[in-house]
Amino acid sequence: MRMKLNKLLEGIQYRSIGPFDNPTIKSLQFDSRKVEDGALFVAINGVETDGHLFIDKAIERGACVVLCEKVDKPKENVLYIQVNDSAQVLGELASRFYGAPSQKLKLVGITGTNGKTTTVSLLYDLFTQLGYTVGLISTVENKIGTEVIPSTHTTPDVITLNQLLVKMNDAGCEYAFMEVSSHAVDQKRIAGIHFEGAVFSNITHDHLDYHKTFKNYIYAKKGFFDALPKTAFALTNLDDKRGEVMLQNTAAKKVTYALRQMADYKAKVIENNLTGLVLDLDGEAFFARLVGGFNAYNLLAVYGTARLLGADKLEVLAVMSNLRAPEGRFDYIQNEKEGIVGIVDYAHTPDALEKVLQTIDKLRTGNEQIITVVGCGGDRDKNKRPLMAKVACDYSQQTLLTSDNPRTEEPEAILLDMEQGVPPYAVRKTLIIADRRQAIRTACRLANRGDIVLIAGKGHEKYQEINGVKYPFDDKEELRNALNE
Ligand SMILES: CC(=O)N[C@H]1[C@@H](OP(=O)(O)OP(=O)(O)OC[C@H]2O[C@@H](n3ccc(=O)[nH]c3=O)[C@H](O)[C@@H]2O)O[C@H](CO)[C@@H](O)[C@@H]1O[C@H](C)C(=O)N[C@@H](C)C(=O)N[C@H](CCC(=O)O)C(=O)O
Ligand SMILES: Nc1ncnc2c1ncn2[C@@H]1O[C@H](COP(=O)(O)OP(=O)(O)OP(=O)(O)O)[C@@H](O)[C@H]1O
Ligand SMILES: N[C@H](CCC[C@H](N)C(=O)O)C(=O)O
Ligand SMILES: [Mg+2]
Repeated sequence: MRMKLNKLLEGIQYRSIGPFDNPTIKSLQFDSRKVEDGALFVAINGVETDGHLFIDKAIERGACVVLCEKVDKPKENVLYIQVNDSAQVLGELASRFYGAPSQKLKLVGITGTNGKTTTVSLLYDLFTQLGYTVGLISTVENKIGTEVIPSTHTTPDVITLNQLLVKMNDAGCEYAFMEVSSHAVDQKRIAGIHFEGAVFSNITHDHLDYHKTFKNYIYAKKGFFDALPKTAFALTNLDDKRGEVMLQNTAAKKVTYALRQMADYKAKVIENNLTGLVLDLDGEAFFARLVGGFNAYNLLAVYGTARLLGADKLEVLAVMSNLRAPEGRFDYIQNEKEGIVGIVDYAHTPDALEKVLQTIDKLRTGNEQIITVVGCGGDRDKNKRPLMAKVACDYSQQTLLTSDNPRTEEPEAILLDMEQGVPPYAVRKTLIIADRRQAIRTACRLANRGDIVLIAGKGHEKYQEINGVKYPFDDKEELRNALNE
């Protein structure tokens, strides 16, 4: 792919400094370390550092144009394109450079604290089984039809995103479903992307390390809806306190779903057990293999999206009935011999943990114990640590606080933060074991016939990240081994 600079900049407000000899741009790049000859380098002021500091490095590596917000000491013979918001402009240029791939398929984005991966992967499976070629962009994996591409972020940077969409176009994808994280909205990773629809699941405590206040976090998510075109639909969960706020300033068609009040798409939970959910969904009796009342919301979001995309009601319900949750979401292992149930779940927020523990609590029929193993990630929201510990203690007969991905933090320091949330009455039933493998083993040793062991926080992850190194670690495998010991 290549494009003349004047064509790339059509409609963009800018000031040029240096010789405008209209070069051919061979690539777009925002990381100086990856610049190749003929690239247009975009300097972005980031969270850790400022891309403007690496302009000279990018030029040394062959960048022929620099797009930036400020030009301190322009070099002779270098062309600088000065704009107000380089991340936003990068998004617009990326779309143009890659041939507007988001406009060549129907792309729906899901935002919300919890339920994004579940919803997009259900939508991917649903539309695939309805006979379409589908794309998926998610925390767990990206998919181009059936080809799997590992994912590094919940929402990739805008260049990677456009490249994935081009692959989807080439593979003949008619639909694509993607997660839109609040970081991505804030950092303009979706700038210039055309959405057919947007879905809001919920907003509860998370990521305050990044957004600082809950209000900023809400506004980041709302930014996704504010930018939608009027041809799009905006589907929101009315039962969430902030569901309506998301739609306030959108030009898109406003559509709602709810369990607890009137909405365009409505459902009622009739039964909720370990085999699944029985719902009244849009007036039809419906059985789903997904466990947990919170999944009724994910199913409603899937159903509403499918209907808004024009799929037939009964066909949708028939396929949805056979869908399963993605890996690491209420994944359970039954140890028949000992009669113990082990559950692995990606709950890594106070709300998700509470929803999963409420679900497990409802499944108890007698004196079974709930034994929870949980940790919190390092270099992430510290405020959620005591809250998660408290939720774990409130619902469990035994709690084992342990490490998640410590990243660059000391595991003991993270555990100290968590301990602040252990209520006085729960101190005696709480163990602190920093080694996650040992914590899982201990939990299984403590379990008696009928007990339920929950391993929360890492779900599908196949590693534990410690000081920049990802060591192989799989909760499900660890749990299976521990249960069989
Ligand atoms: C805090 C955060 O979100 N950071 C993301 C952000 O980095 P940044 O722009 O702030 O980068 P920076 O290090 O400050 O550098 C600023 C600029 O200088 C450039 N640079 C830097 C060094 C250099 O030598 N040369 C150079 O040109 C960088 O390329 C960048 O353009 O933009 C990068 C490119 O898109 C991301 O890879 C990076 O994700 C980091 C690795 C990360 O861990 N992000 C997590 C928190 C995240 O994004 N999570 C969300 C939500 C998860 C969920 O709830 O599901 C996600 O979407 O995954
Ligand atoms: N609608 C929901 N409401 C509350 N909790 C949910 C909901 N759906 C799933 N969960 C819980 O949240 C966990 C994470 O779910 P999921 O991976 O679908 O969310 P996500 O929004 O993609 O998370 P991430 O921000 O990490 O990408 C699940 O394992 C489950 O415990
Ligand atoms: N997408 C989430 C993942 C958290 C998963 C948990 N295992 C952790 O490492 O904190 C985040 O970036 O906050
Ligand atoms: Mg996700």
